Amino acid sequence: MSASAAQSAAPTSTDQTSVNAAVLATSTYDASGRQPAAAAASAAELASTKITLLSSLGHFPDFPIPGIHFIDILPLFQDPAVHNSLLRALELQVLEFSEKPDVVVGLDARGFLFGPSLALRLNASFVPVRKQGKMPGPCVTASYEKEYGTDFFQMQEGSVKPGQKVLVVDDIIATGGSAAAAGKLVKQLGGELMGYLFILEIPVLDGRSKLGGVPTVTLLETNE
Ligand SMILES: O=P(O)(O)OC[C@H]1O[C@H](OP(=O)(O)OP(=O)(O)O)[C@H](O)[C@@H]1O
Ligand SMILES: Nc1ncnc2[nH]cnc12
Repeated sequence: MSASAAQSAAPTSTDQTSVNAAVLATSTYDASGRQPAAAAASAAELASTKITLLSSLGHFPDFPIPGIHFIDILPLFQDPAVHNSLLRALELQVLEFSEKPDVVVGLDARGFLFGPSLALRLNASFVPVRKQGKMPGPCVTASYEKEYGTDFFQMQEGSVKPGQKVLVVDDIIATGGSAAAAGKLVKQLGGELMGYLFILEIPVLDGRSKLGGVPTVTLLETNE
């Protein structure tokens, strides 16, 4: 299934497990159309990885301001085995897009925790989007609103070349404001925004609606 198809079907975590099974098995269905054991085993491994990842997340009510239920992804990086599973699972999720990225763009700051490692696995460049005032030289700037405040993002001019296929990655899509601003900057630099990839989605906040129909894939979801 292409990422755009996956998006229009608005898959749940469980649906995405089947999507991944389908992706893994695309070229390996047998004559009767049954899924071979190896692909089924990979799908089962991915499903079990998702359970491990979900159970590793931290939950903090009323942080950073009252009324926000903050989900902490930092524990995913404390155990090397969990960290490795996360990167493997993200690499598999990239197969849902119909093309391979030339550039992985990661968002300040939590997109920097896994964006470069994922880019290396994909043999793609890594380029940061940073909060305003952190990078030298000419930059393009976009303002945005997120779940708990307003901010400004920047990218260095020339960091993405016109026509390069760009995958924007971040830890969490909540309201979608941060991701939408990053996509706007990529397009301003002439990049072809091929998709968004997130570790975690909070579907109740409907962040996808801000992403203009760009193919969007998330590994995990929670409505807490
Ligand atoms: O979908 P949204 O409502 O825009 O929220 C999601 C963004 O909020 C968090 O970043 P934050 O700005 O808190 O920065 P940090 O990574 O530096 O903590 C998170 O890492 C996403 O980038
Ligand atoms: N609820 C949340 N938890 C963690 N990071 C976030 N970024 C935006 N909303 C968030």
